[in-house]
This record gives sequence, structure tokens and C-alpha cells, in this order.
Amino acid sequence: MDGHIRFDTKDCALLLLDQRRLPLAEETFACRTVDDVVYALRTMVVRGAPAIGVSAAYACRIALKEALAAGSDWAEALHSLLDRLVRARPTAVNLAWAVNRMRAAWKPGCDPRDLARTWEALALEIHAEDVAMNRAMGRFGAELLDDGDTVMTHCNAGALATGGHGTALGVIRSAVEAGKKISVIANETRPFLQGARLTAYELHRDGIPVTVACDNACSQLMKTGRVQKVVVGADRIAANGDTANKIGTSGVALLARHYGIPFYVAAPGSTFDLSIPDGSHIPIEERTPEEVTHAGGTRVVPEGVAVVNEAFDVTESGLITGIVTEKGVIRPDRESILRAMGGAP
Ligand SMILES: CSC[C@H]1O[C@H](OP(=O)(O)O)[C@H](O)[C@@H]1O
Repeated sequence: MDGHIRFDTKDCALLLLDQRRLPLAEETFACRTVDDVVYALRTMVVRGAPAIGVSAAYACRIALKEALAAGSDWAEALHSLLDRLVRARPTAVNLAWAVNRMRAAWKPGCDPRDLARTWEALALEIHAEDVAMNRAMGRFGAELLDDGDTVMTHCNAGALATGGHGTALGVIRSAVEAGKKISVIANETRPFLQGARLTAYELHRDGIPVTVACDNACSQLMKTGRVQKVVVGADRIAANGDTANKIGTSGVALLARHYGIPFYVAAPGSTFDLSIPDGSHIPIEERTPEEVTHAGGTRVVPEGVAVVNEAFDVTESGLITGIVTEKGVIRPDRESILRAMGGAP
């Protein structure tokens, strides 16, 4: 699964596989303005913390083209456009991480043509790095899985959520590549159904056995011995290991602890936010009520009834068995994280 995030240099366009349409249709959504990219991020044409970061890196090149239309004030206009990209989604730290990395490569007073070349190369580098990190993570994580395991996942932390290969699904793919027989239970993950639509789509294409389960089946599946491991992705990991991920993840972690099932988080270094001491500081995105009031375009909640649609929750580090990173599997505690991630900012 690759090619879901592409940049057309000639057209200066970010080409995205439209994840809102999967699994029924494989359609490309073309972004030629920052407005297009912000729309794509907010409506989850592209989603998944690392994929959001990679897309934003390419989008900086679009922002530069747009800013140059402002003439002599192009630098000020560009900073404003980059700020709009960062504000598109608040929880996944990879978005700000990628844009900040692009900004750091922008030498004040440089010729915009040089900046365009620098940014195009850097965005490609960020994309390639993400895939390489996922493969390194996969190798480390695959050692945690045993032949014959059924692994529960939540949401989609696959190739579609990253630059390629995936984080949680990257661990599973690498275990299969190493010859282990792995099956997956993919929690459907209401309300956007990333598990039912995207994880199932990815693994079915790969020939990896996958069963979709209702989110509320989790306890029953664990209690009856049908889950040996849990591996999930992450959107932001605080310095103490508290981890923000798709809503419902903390409940899965609590149930895994109750039933004595190892619970792993797989995430690259770009997902760690060492500037915050614990998960209470992680902003939680509130999404549109329509994602809850409607299913498949049909209203399922009576008009006038309130809904809550927080897109993420935070799993306390004490519920996490280990964090799989490109640098190895680390304990979810401040000392281990700072040692692995090179110290506090
Ligand atoms: C590879 S981590 C992907 C991470 O992002 C997802 O959120 P969303 O689909 O809203 O972007 C979910 O939390 C995944 O675990």
C-alpha cells in the first residue's frame, strides 16, 4: 500500500487517495491551494498522525507558490499560510513537527526559487524517513508477536495513516514477513470507521487474515481468549508516556490490563511531544456532530438531540506494556523516553 500521498512537482499539487471513499472507491483528491489541504486534513481525506505530517510537508511547497502571489510581502504571507496548515488538526503532533521542520530549512532572505527546491527535497526526505522508521519499528515490534497470535488493533495505524508500511500495522506486516502466522481483529472504530473501512481494506489486500469487530465487543473477545496482543498507533505521546490515540483506545487498554493482555503502542519519534510532561496537556480534537448523528449518510440520532464527538482519548502510561519506536521497544516512562528520544527539548 503506497502512492496514497504523492506530490506532482510540475502541477505543484498534492495528490491524495481519498480515504473518505475507501473501501468502496479509490479516488484521488488533488490539493492545489492551502485551503484545499486544510479541507483535506479536516475532512480526513488524509488522516493518521504521520500521514498528516508527510502531507503537510508537501503542502508547504503549495503554500510557497500561493504566498509568492503576495509580491514583496511573500514571506509574511507564507508564515500565515503555514500557521493555517498547523491549525488544521490539533491533536497529532506530527503536523506541527513537519511544518516546523520545513520552516527551519527556510533561510531568511533566501531566493524563493531556492526555497522551493529545498522544500521539495525535504518533503521527499520526510516521507522516505517515515517509511524507513516504520520498517525499523516493524522489525522491533515483530519480535513481540508470537506465531499464531491474534492481534487487536484500534482505528487505522497502517500505511494509509503514515508515509507507508504503517506503525501498528507495520508491526503486523513485519511479523508476517518474518514468517509468523498473525491474524488481526480490527475494531471498527466508530464514528469514522477507520478500522472497518481502512484497516480491513489494507490487510485484506495484503492477504493478512482480518476480522472486523464492533467496538463494544472488545471485552467479550478478550475474555474468551480470542486476543493475544493489542497494538495501536498514536497521535501524540507525552514525556511520561501518556498516549493520545483514537477515541476508545484507553478503554481497550483498560480491558487489556484487566484480562492480562499485552498492550503496545507503535509510534515514530515524530509523535513524541517532550514539551508536555503528561497527557493532561494534549489537546483533544472535537469533531463535527454529523459524524455521530449520521451513519452512511442516514440520520440515526433524532433531530435536536445533542451528541459528543471527541476524536481522541489519552491512555495512561501505566496501562502500556511498551512503546515500539524506530529506536527499539521502550518502557513508557519519562527516563526511558528521554534516553531514547535524545533528552528534553
Ligand atoms: C499511525 S497513527 C494513526 C492514528 O491517527 C488516527 O487518527 P485519525 O484517523 O483521526 O487521524 C488514529 O488515532 C490512529 O491511531
